[in-house]
Amino acid sequence: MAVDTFRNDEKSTNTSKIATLLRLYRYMLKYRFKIVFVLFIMAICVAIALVNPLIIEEAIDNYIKNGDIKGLIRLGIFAAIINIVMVLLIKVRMYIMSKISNEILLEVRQELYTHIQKLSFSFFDSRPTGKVLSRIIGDVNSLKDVLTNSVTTLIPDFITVCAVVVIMIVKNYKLALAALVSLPLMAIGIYCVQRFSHLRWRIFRKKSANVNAFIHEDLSGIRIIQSLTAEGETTETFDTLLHEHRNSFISAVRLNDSIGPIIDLCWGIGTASLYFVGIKLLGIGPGSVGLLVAFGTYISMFWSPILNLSNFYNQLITNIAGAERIFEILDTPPDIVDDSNVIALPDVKGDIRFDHVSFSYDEETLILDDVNFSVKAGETIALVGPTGAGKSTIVNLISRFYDIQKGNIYVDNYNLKEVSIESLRQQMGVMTQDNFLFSGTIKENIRYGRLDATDEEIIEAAKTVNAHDFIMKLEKGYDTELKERGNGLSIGQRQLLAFARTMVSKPKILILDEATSSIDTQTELLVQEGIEALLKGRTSFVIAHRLSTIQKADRIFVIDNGNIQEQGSAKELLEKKGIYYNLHMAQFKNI
Ligand SMILES: Nc1ncnc2c1ncn2[C@@H]1O[C@H](COP(=O)(O)OP(=O)(O)OP(=O)(O)O)[C@@H](O)[C@H]1O
Repeated sequence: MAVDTFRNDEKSTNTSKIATLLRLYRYMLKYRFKIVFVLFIMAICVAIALVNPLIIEEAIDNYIKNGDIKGLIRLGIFAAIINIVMVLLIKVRMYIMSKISNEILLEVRQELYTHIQKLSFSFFDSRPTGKVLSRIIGDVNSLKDVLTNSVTTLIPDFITVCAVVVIMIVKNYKLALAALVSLPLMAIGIYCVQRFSHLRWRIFRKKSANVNAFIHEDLSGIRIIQSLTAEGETTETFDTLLHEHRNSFISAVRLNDSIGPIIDLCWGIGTASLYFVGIKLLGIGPGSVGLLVAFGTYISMFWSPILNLSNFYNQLITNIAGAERIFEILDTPPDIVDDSNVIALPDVKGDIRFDHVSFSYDEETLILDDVNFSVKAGETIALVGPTGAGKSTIVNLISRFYDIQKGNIYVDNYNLKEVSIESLRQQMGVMTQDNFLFSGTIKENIRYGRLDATDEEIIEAAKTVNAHDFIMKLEKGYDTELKERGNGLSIGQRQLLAFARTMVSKPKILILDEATSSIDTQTELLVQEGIEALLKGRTSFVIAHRLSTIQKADRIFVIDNGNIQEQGSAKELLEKKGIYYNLHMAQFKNI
């Protein structure tokens, strides 16, 4: 299965455009009263617009013909007033609609964000962050015009078109038929264009997502890129992606742009046909020139909304791809969910048991094969083994970041599947090498561990892990604002803050996955004391490649080939002269 990266396009799911549209329109239901008000305003505007040609006809065929200047002025004042009202009403309509569509975008974006937060690790494993971002930002934005124009264009223009046709037929059905003779041509033209246009816009959205994914990955790794002086390669890749993006846009737009000329052509044919039929065939003369002028205006009033409708249709097929991508994420169920009858995990002591656990990420390659072990509350277990052996996988399963295919995992005899995920994770502290810090103050970052922690508890936690001293040396101490990801602090300092964050959460079960690997020896000595305090009274799993950091573990599990190959204290394992002994010798012979 191809891995989703910025190099390849996302897969599309085939959903019906109508169903997507209806689902989108469901968000409008909440605003139905405001929308009805907007439609009422628009009906007044349409009525005024429809009256205008009648005023012109009246002015020419009646007042001008009979030389009634006073009547003409009265008619002019009336026309001016109703048209000013129309302009004001259009402003009100635009304001209300833009408010409604912005509120809907907010709602969709919130829904999407909340849903994404619930999605499991496997969702994020399978797609780049940039592509997810592109859905939350770009795709949601693309809905704005569809929502607004559905009310301001679709409904009123459709009504206008119908009303104009009725008026024309009532006034003179022969002229009406002549004016509308080119309609079938238009229908065929638009049908042909839309068939391909939607596909092309879909491709465009995917290419945009690729560009986003690349930019996100590139900026996240900018330090590595610069240190490897790989700017040239990344610029080249970026150029390629930009070209693909541009070409997909041009290809889609070129097709869309052909709709305008089709409408213009039909409009021209209709107008020519109207005058030809009116003057040549029906012999309309100077006596009823007003009728012909009114028809000329009606024909504009017919084709102009048709042009709007076709633009709207264009917009719809352009942006419906965005809606599809949003709903696809909303319809992705989280893999890891609570069963219906779960209970909240009560405060645990911290016993852990793996009972015949087998696990695979992709249902094909078995990563853990029938793993069995029991850990007593308060024990510190070190996991060692070659890279890719499955150490992180084991600890991820304890937090239930993935579900196992076979066997059971118990915490204090509670099967993980029978307790709520939230209550489980609340009692766990997980620290990885990537100790992500958020924008905000140091205090806020530590409090992330437990939102109701007091300032005193935060300081206490920082003191325990030896972070307090360096924090106090910063200009604003605990109120120092951190940059994104904690940039501006040393790696060791970031890890100390992450330790404090975990400390404040008072977890019953602690997982340190490579947590100390990038701390230099001096800092490591500093945090060692803190870590020991952190481990005290807690069941802990420590993964560290450097064997020196795990000597104090109660037991060491040597993981290899999907299972625990050896276990015991460091001393026992050395005496055994097995895998651990070899790992130990390999590391220490160079020292
Ligand atoms: N999210 C994932 N999706 C698919 N396969 C994965 C995923 N994470 C890890 N693997 C695979 O599972 C195996 C075990 O990985 P794991 O991260 O548990 O190893 P590890 O022992 O912790 O390695 P290291 O010491 O290098 O961190 C590896 O073959 C790895 O490629």
